[in-house]
Amino acid sequence: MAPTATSNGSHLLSHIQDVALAYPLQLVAVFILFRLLWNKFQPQLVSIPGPPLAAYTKLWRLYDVWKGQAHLTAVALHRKYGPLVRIGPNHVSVADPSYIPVFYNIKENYTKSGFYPIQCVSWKKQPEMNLFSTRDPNYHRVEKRKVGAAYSLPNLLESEEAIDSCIKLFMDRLDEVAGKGQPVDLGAWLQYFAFDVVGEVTFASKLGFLEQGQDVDGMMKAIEGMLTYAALCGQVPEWHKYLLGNPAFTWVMPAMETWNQVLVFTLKAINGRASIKRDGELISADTGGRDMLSRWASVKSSDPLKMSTRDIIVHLSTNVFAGSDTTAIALRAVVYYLCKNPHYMAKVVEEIDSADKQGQLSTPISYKESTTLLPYFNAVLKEAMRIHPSVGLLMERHVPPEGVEIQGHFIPGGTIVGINPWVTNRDKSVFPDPDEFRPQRWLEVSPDRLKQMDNILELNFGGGSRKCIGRNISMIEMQKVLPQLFREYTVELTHLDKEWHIVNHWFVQQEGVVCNLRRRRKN
Ligand code: HEM
Repeated sequence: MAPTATSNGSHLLSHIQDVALAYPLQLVAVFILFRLLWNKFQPQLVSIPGPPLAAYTKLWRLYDVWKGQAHLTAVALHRKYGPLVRIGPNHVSVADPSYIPVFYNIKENYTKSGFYPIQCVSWKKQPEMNLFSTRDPNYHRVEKRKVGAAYSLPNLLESEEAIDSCIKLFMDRLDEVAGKGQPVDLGAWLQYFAFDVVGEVTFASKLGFLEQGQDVDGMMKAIEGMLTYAALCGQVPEWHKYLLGNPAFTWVMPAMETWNQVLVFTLKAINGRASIKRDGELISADTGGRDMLSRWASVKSSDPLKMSTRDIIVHLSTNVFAGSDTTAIALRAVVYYLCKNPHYMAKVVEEIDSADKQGQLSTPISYKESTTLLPYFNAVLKEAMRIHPSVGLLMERHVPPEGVEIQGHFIPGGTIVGINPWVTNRDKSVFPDPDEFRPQRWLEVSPDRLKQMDNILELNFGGGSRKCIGRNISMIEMQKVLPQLFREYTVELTHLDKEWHIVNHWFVQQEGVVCNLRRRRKN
């Protein structure tokens, strides 16, 4: 009798089982090999150039990020391979700035990748997405509508006096430490300043960084740990559920629950101004101030459906996480590049002194004075942010289902694409001699070219509807504190010949901005 299809099938199955039992390791090896080849030879991505290993496995990127210099790798790869580089089985890095408004648009059809949601806090044992971490465009729209107004320039300028109080304290503290005649870790002090400014605009209180002259409650260290985790696990986000995303992991190693250190710190700052009941409900808060806690508590008390306690806590904690490192990086870049180029420092000081002599500057310098009277300083600020953007990895987005044509290549829906500002800010066709720090490039171009340069530089803050909501906070504080610093102090690197140390774990942190400070004028 001829064998039936069913008996053939069961024979084959039992044969495979036999082989699997006899050669388990070989079978796994075949499976891995098949997977690697499948990754590499995806028909629509195979023709995109890139480092040979990267197309086979995500581990290439994980290793690159782990080394902490992925921003330099990205620049080098695009110089070698051109505007499109395949940096992972499903990842394409794009250098062409004309795709900035395509990927980062206001429709949000290029949604954020799995890199982002692993960067959220948990509240009442639930992961809670904030504006930065959510991938859901609808949730993002709803949440942004609740809080967006508090970050507008006019509303923030109502807190200018609060920022002035931070500048005053910053200068007083520098007087104390510089008065000892010792070198000052100005890089650290700039971060203390940035933290206290976030405290003022968020909670109407300084967070104690300048006062104590140190990392309060280990917050800077905790954020550094979070960023390192995000940078590494973000390359393989599917591992998150086995790592910090797994509740069992943080029971075994509570010290690893770093995300929640930010939440605890936020609750402490809120409790200085408001009361939170045992069940976590915000019951009373001073609602008269211009800071975000007051503004949002006031909305909540008039209409609890518009703003919940959860909303307030989640959005306030995002400020603590996202607001200080990013700004401190830009502040350090200005100080470092000016110290390394004393002739540019002299021009900045000359501009400030000349405005000062004409009685045009308040103490501290106001935002309006800085933005209208100090064009050379503003060119320096832009140039420092161009040459050293605060974020240094790809800002990843999923291509929508219909796919996209880039530089003659069709990239299918679902592929992860993105642009790294380190790459576009060094585009030779827009910024000649891109590796050189040359502030005057912002002053000697036509209005059209300047607009193009400004648009590219803005990618430092992301783009479209997911653009940095805290941009204005940073710009106000940077435009005020830096000219005030150079007005009051002669700033020089203690070791002029030494390079700073840079590590890119999502944010491109620097160490080694240690300076000698000499007072130029009395307080
Ligand atoms: C120089 C300073 C800063 C830089 C360079 C910077 C950079 C960025 C970038 C690049 C993004 C978009 C990330 C992406 O799409 O992948 C972003 C988003 C964000 N930033 Fe900033 N940031 C800065 C300061 C701040 C400050 C001071 C705050 C708050 C106090 C803040 C809060 C946020 C939030 C909440 C988002 C998410 C916005 C959304 O998706 O709607 N940032 N930032």
